[in-house]
Amino acid sequence: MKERVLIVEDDTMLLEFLDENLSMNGYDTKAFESPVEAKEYIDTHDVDLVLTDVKMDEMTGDEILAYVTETYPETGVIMMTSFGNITHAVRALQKGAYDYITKPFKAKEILFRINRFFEAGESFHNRKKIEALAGSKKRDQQDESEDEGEEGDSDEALKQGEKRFIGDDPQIKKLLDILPNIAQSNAPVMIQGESGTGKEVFANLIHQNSNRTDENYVKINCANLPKELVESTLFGHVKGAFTGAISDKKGAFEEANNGTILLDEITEIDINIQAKLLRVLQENEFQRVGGQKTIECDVRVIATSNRNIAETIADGNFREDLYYRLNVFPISIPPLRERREDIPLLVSHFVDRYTNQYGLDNKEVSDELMEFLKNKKWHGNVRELENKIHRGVILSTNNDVITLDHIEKNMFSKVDLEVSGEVLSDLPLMSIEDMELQLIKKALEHTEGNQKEAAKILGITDRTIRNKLKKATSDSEDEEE
Ligand SMILES: Nc1ncnc2c1ncn2[C@@H]1O[C@H](COP(=O)(O)OP(=O)(O)OP(=O)(O)O)[C@@H](O)[C@H]1O
Repeated sequence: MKERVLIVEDDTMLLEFLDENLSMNGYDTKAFESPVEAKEYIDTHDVDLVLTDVKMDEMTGDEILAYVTETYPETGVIMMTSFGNITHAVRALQKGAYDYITKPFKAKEILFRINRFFEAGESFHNRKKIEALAGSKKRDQQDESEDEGEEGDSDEALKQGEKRFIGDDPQIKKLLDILPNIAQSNAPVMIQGESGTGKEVFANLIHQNSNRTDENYVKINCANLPKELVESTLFGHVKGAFTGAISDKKGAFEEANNGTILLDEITEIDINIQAKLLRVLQENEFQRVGGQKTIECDVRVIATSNRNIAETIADGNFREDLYYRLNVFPISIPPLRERREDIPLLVSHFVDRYTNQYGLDNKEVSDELMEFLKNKKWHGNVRELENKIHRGVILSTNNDVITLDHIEKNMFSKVDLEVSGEVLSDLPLMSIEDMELQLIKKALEHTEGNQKEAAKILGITDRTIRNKLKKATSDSEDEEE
């Protein structure tokens, strides 16, 4: 029987995209624009997994999550959150969501999460059981701490994570030594390092240790922003500046006034907008999109990048003058494979964090697993290590020791593919050619067989369509022989 996935999303385009993609990948899907109708459907049909948007008018994704986890604990929930709302996403996990994904996302990313849910199968239900048990323990602890006027332990754990930068490596120690000086200055900071090395954690520490800590801290992920929205997101707009600008709106720089702004993946900002950014850094002023008035601001800028900046400048995609302006405190965070001696420290930190989060007794890591972790390539850096330990804690349900088996059985059931440094785990077993063919067929269905129209939709030539169809037919004939 096919696995049943219900999708709730009020953006019709995204809803259709998910519906088609998931059914193409073998899931039995049901798609709803209206969360209320989705809820009615859940009450009358069996559903294995709910994929829900967070922000909807009739009912929020959080309400759906609460309803499903209460009423149908066997059903999993994956939340689709908007960018920059990581705290909300973590809360959703604590409230029983199986996973979350940040928009915008690629088909392979959502498929990876859905496949992982179904592969985890029993482990997910075990985790639910742990959480039910932990819930009472946690509530007891929370009651105690509330009596003492403290915050609940899950919030505390969250903050702890953000307040510490684990590492004993000489390069990390050096960074931590200069952190107070950097934090106390008002100068811009540029943090470089591969994805998952902890750039955002370090940026958070700078803000938290600065004298702006009680002011706003606005985080913008420049890579996730649609190109046409970058300028107005950063600088705001006036009513009528463009279609959809129905009222005046403040941008991130105004929101962050007197505080700090984090520009994650700064090299992704369009070169034309970089000039405006340079002006803010030099003169502390800017204009809203479509506006005449000059607005003054006092904002500390922290930027991050996981690209090779010299190459980006040489390619003409990043302004050299902006780079020098930002690079007052150049910080470079080493990849995990260059500081392997920190792995045991990080492992123990994450085991503590997640056993605490689920209210479990502490666990150890087997020697074999530790050896494996110490020798892995870690293209995903600390983030990848953290995810593996998080899963290990959950999947070693009744054990005091997390073993390689706990992690391997559930995490590496299919091969990890390493493509130009990126690890693509558990991809659906479909080749790119098959994927293309499915898309072509879909487009042809849509255009009732008109190849020219289908080619237009796909942005390829009709000749390419014909070639691909011809190749597919001859391949399948070869197979039959
Ligand atoms: N030194 C560290 N100590 C504790 N946790 C860390 C450390 N470095 C990274 N992490 C954890 O690893 C994860 C990834 O870190 P972070 O988001 O800061 O990486 P990043 O370099 O900003 O990644 P990206 O470039 O993909 O945005 C987070 O969950 C963070 O808590």
